Amino acid sequence: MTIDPTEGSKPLMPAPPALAAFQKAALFLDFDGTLVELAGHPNEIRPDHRLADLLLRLSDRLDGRVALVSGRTVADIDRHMGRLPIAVAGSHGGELRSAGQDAIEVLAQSIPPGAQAAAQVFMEQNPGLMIEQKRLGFALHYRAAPGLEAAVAAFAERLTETHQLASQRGKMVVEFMPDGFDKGRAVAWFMTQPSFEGSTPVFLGDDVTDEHGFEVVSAQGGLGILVGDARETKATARLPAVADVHDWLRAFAT
Ligand SMILES: O=P(O)(O)OC[C@H]1O[C@H](O[C@H]2O[C@H](CO)[C@@H](O)[C@H](O)[C@H]2O)[C@H](O)[C@@H](O)[C@@H]1O
Repeated sequence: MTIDPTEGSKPLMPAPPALAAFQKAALFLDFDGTLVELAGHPNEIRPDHRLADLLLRLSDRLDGRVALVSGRTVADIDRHMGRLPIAVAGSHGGELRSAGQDAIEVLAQSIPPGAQAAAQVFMEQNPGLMIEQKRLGFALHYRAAPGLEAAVAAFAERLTETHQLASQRGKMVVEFMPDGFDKGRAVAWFMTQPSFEGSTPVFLGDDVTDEHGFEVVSAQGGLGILVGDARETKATARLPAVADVHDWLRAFAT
C-alpha cells in the first residue's frame, strides 16, 4: 500500500496502525466504497467472494465487536452478503439489527408518500435520474447524469422544506429520510451495548455520510479511517482503496 505524500494541498493523512495495536477494538464498517467497489447502479456491486468469510473471522477475533453501518437497508445488505450473524445498522442508522438476531429494529416511520411522488415527477422530467426505494425513504441517484448535480441539490432543498424531511448527500446521490438519524448515532448506540463495552471504536468509511461516524469514534477515543483520496475530514488516518481495506482487515483476521 502506498500513500502519495504530494497530493497538492490536500491534508496528509497517515495509514492506520495495525488493528492488533488497538486496546479491545470495535470495528464499524461502511459498505459501498469501503468494503465493496462502487458500481454504476446499486444492484451492480460485486462483493469480493471472500468478504463474508473475512467479516466472520473478524467478528470471531473481536468477540462480536463488528458492525456494518450502511446507507443501504439491512435487507439489501443481506441480499448482497447473505444473512451474516454480525450487527448491521441500515438506512444510515434508521434500522438496527444486533449480532445473531433476526429482528430489525426500525426507529422511525417512513417519510410521507407525497415526497416520493414529487421525486418521481422530477425524475421523469430529468432523464438519467434513478430512484432507489428504501425502507424509510428513498435515494435519488444521478450517477448516470452527473450534470444534474446542481438541479438535484436544488430539488432536494425544496423537497425537504415542503415535506419536513432530512436529506443526506452521498456519492452521486441524495437520500431522503426521516429526520434524526445518521451513522454517528448508530455507532453511539452500538457502543452502549454490553458486547461493545470498554472497547476502542474504529470506523472505516469513504463518503461524507461517514463523517458522523468519524466524529463519534474520535470523541470516544477511537480512530476514523477515511477510504479513498485525502480530503477535509474528521478521520485522521487513511487507506487509499477498497483493496487496502481488505488487506488491512485480513492482516488482523488471519
Ligand atoms: O453507507 P454506504 O454503505 O456506503 O451506502 C451508501 C449508499 O450506497 C449505494 O449508493 C452508492 O453505491 C452505488 C453502487 O456502487 C453507486 O451506484 C451510487 O452512486 C453510490 O451513491 C446505495 O445505493 C445507497 O442506498 C446507499 O445509501
